[in-house]
Amino acid sequence: MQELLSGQNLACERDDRLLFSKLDFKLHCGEVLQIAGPNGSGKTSLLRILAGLLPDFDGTLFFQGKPVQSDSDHFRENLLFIGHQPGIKLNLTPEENLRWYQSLYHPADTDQIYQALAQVKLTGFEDVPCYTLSAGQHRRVALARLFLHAAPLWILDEPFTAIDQGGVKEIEQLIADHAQQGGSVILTTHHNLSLPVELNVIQLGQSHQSETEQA
Ligand SMILES: Nc1ncnc2c1ncn2[C@@H]1O[C@H](COP(=O)(O)OP(=O)(O)OP(=O)(O)O)[C@@H](O)[C@H]1O
Repeated sequence: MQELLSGQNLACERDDRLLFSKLDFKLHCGEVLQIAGPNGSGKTSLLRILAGLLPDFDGTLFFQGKPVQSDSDHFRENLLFIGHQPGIKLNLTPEENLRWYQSLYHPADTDQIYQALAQVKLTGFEDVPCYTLSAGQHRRVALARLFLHAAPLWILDEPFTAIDQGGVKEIEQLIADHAQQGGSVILTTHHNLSLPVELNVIQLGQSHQSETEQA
């Protein structure tokens, strides 16, 4: 399988504390990679580095074999990042939030947005302000982006936060489907993943060194 994203000799220090160092990994098309570790071990920091959102690190990232900086626009177009916070505007409706998001990549399409909201079980909530929705529904609005931008690389920080059991199973299936169709997923979660595809793990928080292993 083709290599999608890799990191060489990655290291990150925050507040004079070394979170990880000498971190090497390779992510191929069709693979799922979990960043695991206790609270404060650097999972979100690493995800933000991988998504190009945290520039303060050492080491090199490669996308499709080329340094990410050599074509950062191409990298961003091929990436879908959903952060720890849902990243939605509470004064806007789910439809308006997704219309703004979709128009970053191509003209917004109301039918597609309604279908995406139906996929995350938000039919009937399309046009109410997001401040009237629950925490789990906020997360679902964020996750609806997965249906609106066909990026091969998904980077998801705690995608199951506030999601009910049925929703967790559906998101796991979505992740597995994406991998089986040749996409790749990097995620953090404190939830025990149950995926019908191979899961690789980077374990952080072990004497400042990190390793990739197979779950
Ligand atoms: N914006 C920031 N500025 C300075 N230090 C930060 C910032 N965000 C996080 N840190 C520090 O970096 C360390 C790692 O934080 P990070 O959020 O990456 O951990 P995590 O493994 O994702 O934790 P959790 O499981 O609690 O979400 C923490 O000690 C934290 O204090």
